[in-house]
Amino acid sequence: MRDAWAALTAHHEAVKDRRILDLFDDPSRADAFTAEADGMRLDWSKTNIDAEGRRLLVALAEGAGVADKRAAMFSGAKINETEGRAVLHTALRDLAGSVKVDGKDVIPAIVETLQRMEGFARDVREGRFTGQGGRITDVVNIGIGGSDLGPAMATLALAPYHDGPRCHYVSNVDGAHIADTLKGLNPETTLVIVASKTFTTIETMTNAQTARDWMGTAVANPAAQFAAVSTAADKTAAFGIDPSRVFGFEDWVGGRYSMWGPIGLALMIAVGPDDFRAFLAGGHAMDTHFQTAPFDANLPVLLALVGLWHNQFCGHATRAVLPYDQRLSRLPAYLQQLEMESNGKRVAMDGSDLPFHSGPVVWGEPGTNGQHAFYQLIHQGTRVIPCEFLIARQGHEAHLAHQHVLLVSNCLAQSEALLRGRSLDEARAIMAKKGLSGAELDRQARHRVFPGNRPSVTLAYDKLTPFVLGQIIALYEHRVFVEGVILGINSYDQWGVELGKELALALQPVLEGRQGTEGKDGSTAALAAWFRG
Ligand SMILES: O=P(O)(O)OC[C@H]1O[C@H](O)[C@H](O)[C@@H](O)[C@@H]1O
Repeated sequence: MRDAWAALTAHHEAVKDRRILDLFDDPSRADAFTAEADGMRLDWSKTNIDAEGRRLLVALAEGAGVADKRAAMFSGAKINETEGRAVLHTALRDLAGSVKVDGKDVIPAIVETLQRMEGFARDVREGRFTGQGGRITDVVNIGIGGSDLGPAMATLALAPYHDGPRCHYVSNVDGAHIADTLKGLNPETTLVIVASKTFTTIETMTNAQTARDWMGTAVANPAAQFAAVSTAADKTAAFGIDPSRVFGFEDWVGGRYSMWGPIGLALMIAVGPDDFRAFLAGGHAMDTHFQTAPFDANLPVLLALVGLWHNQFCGHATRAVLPYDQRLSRLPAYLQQLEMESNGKRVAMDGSDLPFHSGPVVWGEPGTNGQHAFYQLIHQGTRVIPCEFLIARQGHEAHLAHQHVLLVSNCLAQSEALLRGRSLDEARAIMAKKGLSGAELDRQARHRVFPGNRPSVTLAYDKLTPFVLGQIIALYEHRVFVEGVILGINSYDQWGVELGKELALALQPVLEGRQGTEGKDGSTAALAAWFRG
């Protein structure tokens, strides 16, 4: 592993000044650096990775034991060592499989819960489960982090399949979020789902209480219009939610990996059980590909290796996720949790300091919107930002096919522009045509130079169906896994979120004036005093 790392560092040093465009002198470049899995295509040819780089990166993955760790994860071994837990979100979509944790096959319980969810979702969608004022018109999912971002992102992504009641997602403890959401809803026909793995998260429990109070002003039995999704059955009972509307899961499903199970209930009610199963099938297809394809044709492995190449070897600290798919507008936010909470660590699994940087900053917005906002910096700023484009061959709006052509041409044009750039000579020729000359021509031309040679990958698929969405999400999950294994970190804990939570709890009595600011730093004390007025 150390040898592979050193070899890659040397290789990067040797090729770093080369133009990526020159690699296309080889006419087989695009084919050789495109991989495919069940109709999903990953073009990673617009990177500065050549055949030797690919060989070394694959050797890095092999040396890091990715294959063994992958087998361990899928088999139910407790690879989340700091929490002593298995990592088995893949079991949620392996409905015909068999996976044991502590000697017990977990699949039968997964299938049973899925069927209960389906029964409930059908009852809501078909009007057998009603509110106290009639058929359910609106579902409000209260959850945060992994109990919000996945289903919220997917509900938007699958809008063309949404034929159930309206779905709303409330996450922020800022009262504005729940107030704005509930405004205009009828409590008599609203179902509230409290989604929390732990059922202790302060934002979720506070919003759940607010929703119950709101409902209590209009209906005799507010708890009857609540459902819960959690690993903590005792706490859902204490909140007063009938066990028939509680859908449980196990601690081996991490919050940010949980949308495939009960946390996906609101999504299932929105699109229906059949489309939810198609989503699971897409995820499972990617699992099978990940487990069986050779590393140099394995989408999650390749995406991870490209990520490591850019972050750890080229030193690019961020990566932009740019879906040319308006319905994936929440994908970057979803991936921020998936990737940054998983791989934003500073110590290795054994507690030693990491000798290199961990995961990159992930950010992005859908195209073409981003083009009119931050692409300026991507094209001409001084930092290089590797870009990840996502594009469907087909939209759902057949009557707007001409708009889809525009969308695709913009997506392809951006990666082309990043690759190719525009030289000073080309810029000078443009300025000369406009009639400029001398020093003014030079000055104006320099502003119009694009350095190019900026790397990107393109993930291309036929159409954003439930199956394809499942493939995309599972692809990114496994990418995180592979990067984490190679970095030697635990991708499945999140201790970094704890300190802020503890300090917020301690500050509450200070802000309420029940406690003084002793022991606080000067800035925090002054801000607390400002708040108290
Ligand atoms: O589902 P919950 O237990 O309410 O947790 C919600 C979220 O909060 C935590 O702080 C974690 O950082 C997230 O990983 C988690 O998804």
